[in-house]
Amino acid sequence: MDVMTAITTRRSERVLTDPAPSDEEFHYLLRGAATAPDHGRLRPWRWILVRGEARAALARTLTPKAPQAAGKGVRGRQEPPLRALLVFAPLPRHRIPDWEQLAASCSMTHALMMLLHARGYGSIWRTGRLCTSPGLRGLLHMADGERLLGSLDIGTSPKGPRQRRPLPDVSDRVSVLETVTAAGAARGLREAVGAE
Ligand SMILES: Cc1cc2nc3c(=O)[nH]c(=O)nc-3n(C[C@H](O)[C@H](O)[C@H](O)COP(=O)(O)O)c2cc1C
Repeated sequence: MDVMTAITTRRSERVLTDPAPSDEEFHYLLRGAATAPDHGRLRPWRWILVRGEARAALARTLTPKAPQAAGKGVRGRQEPPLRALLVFAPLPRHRIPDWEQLAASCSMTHALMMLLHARGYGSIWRTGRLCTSPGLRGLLHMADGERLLGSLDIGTSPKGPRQRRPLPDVSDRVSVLETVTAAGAARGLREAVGAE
């Protein structure tokens, strides 16, 4: 599969069943994903893998009052076999600003989704209440300064990958800087310094 095909056939899969990658396979794929652009090679993130019964503990923490059916999570949804929780752990007061560390973490996550897709697994990045629940911070023993960016839910789409609609035209999101003449550049400089 060429890279364009791989990228354009990946979908966020909302129904996920077994199989999901084993811990070993997840580690293997993460080694690949960790090669995503990362200014300073800081790897300011960590993953917490949640499977089996531990998924119920997660769901209970998120919705303590809701009755929980076996294998069901929030709003009675079927739990995916693997929930990989993404913890952003930026290095504080580092020369690489926080936003660049966040950008590196998101790049790594997209690379991981692509690698999962290439192996036939489906995934979806879920956020919402996961990211704001104080109870979950406690359950996961998150340190001050760490931030939960959500869950990458992983498994297999029972009907295969969902079809993608034709790709929208995004050319209006691109502009070209016109050639700057020497006179124009000088005028811009005068305006920038407030000269007459
Ligand atoms: C940071 C982030 C958070 C997301 N959170 C959710 C979510 O909470 N619930 C959800 O259904 N989808 C979530 N998604 C998935 C998007 O809804 C999905 O990528 C979008 O609808 C495009 O669909 P596609 O990935 O199949 O192209 C999230 C995606 C990203 C990047």
